[in-house]
Amino acid sequence: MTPMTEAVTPPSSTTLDSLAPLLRAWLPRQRWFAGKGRPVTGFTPVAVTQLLPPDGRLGLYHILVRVHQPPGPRTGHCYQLLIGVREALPPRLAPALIGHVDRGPLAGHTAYDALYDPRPAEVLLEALRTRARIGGLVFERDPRREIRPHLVARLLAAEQSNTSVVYGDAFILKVLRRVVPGINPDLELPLALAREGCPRVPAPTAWLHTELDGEPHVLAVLQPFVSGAADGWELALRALAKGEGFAPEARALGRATAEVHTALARALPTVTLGPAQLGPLVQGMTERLAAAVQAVPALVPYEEGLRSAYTALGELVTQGRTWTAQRVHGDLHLGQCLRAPSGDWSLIDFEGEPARPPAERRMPQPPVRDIAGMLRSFDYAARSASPPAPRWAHDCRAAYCSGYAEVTGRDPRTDPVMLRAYETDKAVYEVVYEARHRPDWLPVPLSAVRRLAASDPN
Ligand SMILES: Nc1ncnc2c1ncn2[C@@H]1O[C@H](COP(=O)(O)OP(=O)(O)O)[C@@H](O)[C@H]1O
Ligand SMILES: O=P(O)(O)O[C@H]1O[C@H](CO)[C@@H](O[C@H]2O[C@H](CO)[C@@H](O)[C@H](O)[C@H]2O)[C@H](O)[C@H]1O
Repeated sequence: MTPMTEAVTPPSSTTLDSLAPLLRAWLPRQRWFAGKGRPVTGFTPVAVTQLLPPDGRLGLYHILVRVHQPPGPRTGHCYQLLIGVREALPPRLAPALIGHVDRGPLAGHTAYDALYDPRPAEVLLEALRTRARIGGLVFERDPRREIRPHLVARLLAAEQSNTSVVYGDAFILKVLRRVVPGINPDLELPLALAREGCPRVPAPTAWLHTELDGEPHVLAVLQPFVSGAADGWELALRALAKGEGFAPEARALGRATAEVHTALARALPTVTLGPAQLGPLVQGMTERLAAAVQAVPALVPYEEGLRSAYTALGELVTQGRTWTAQRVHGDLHLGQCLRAPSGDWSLIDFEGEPARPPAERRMPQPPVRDIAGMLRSFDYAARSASPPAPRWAHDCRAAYCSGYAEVTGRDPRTDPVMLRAYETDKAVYEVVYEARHRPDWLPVPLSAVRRLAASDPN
């Protein structure tokens, strides 16, 4: 492996300048790009680190860049890019093409998303393995965990909010795309769960971070790859296609969720939520609904019915009801659950909902929030089946809640008002998410919105 080389600090605006016109067109087309729908007006380099010098065959740059999109934040969101440059792009890398550079020091090269390319991806693993420091990039590894050298990289086909690379079916590296300051729950919570000995979450092996403006920023996390696993979403759709039930799996998922919640409550502080905290919680839900109605007019006829879920919760708060809050997953759905060939379930992706402010994602919350996420997911699967299978979702719901109660002694259905409020909040989030990212899917959460507005979870 070619050793890592020069780090370009302070940020090299020349490298970025030559790429800027290409990135302006390419970025908005990426699934992980959060600012869809608004034009990109400019870039500010935050850090440009050369990981491989362009030697004709291949050059590699790690780039942190602020992307300006008025009327977004003045400084723009910060994105992480791994940009490869080659004189000619081999056909196998065509899907990674960003464009042909016609100016600056990289003129004559083709720029592409380097995570599609095994060799640059292997450079990252090697840096983690050897705990390298390159410019401001800190490649950290848990010293108790080994990484074998020369594992072969492949990009994971399922492009989601971030980009993941699998190494020799042994590890998976999640490269975060939108980078935010502060402690990242996607590293924090799996580390806490590993300390608790919770087997339901793959323990982080290594991670990449940097410091910007005096604040830590997590850039990537490496964890063991659950080989041969199928995710809950695939399994649910498969069961639906065969006309089979999913209740035993739903029950196991309820147990797995409860085990994770129990371990998180042991590992990190829990708090009692009284009126001072619940008031803003209800207000947040109400405000998100108002913003969603503005963004997606199809919600207008249901606004009042949906709001009644939050009013009902507000009434319980006024009567003095309190809830225990703890750290939770924050964006739990079937796609975040992996079943190993052994039948054991793991939960992944503790980043929280990508659209929520980072500080909010790390706040203790009622655990029913995650449960609502999973119940929404059973409904998603059932509604996207042909024909839709509401009974299937109903059975999963019952089995999941029973599984959860077997471990914790608390059946989430005994807290119907909070559960409905969170299911409503999630369905509203999903409407906005689908409108933005997958408009064809919009009817799925909208069908739930119709039912939730009429106080009927099924
Ligand atoms: N430890 C793992 N073992 C096997 N596959 C995994 C693992 N972690 C993630 N994956 C796969 O990678 C996909 C994306 O991971 P995820 O953490 O959900 O990223 P994103 O934030 O981009 O959605 C998952 O849907 C799953 O298929
Ligand atoms: O996995 P991510 O963190 O990227 O989560 C986002 O994308 C999800 C879709 O991939 C989205 O989940 C919604 O669709 C799922 C089916 O594809 C369904 O199982 C979930 O219940 C539903 O919420 C998720 O909301 C979003 O944050």
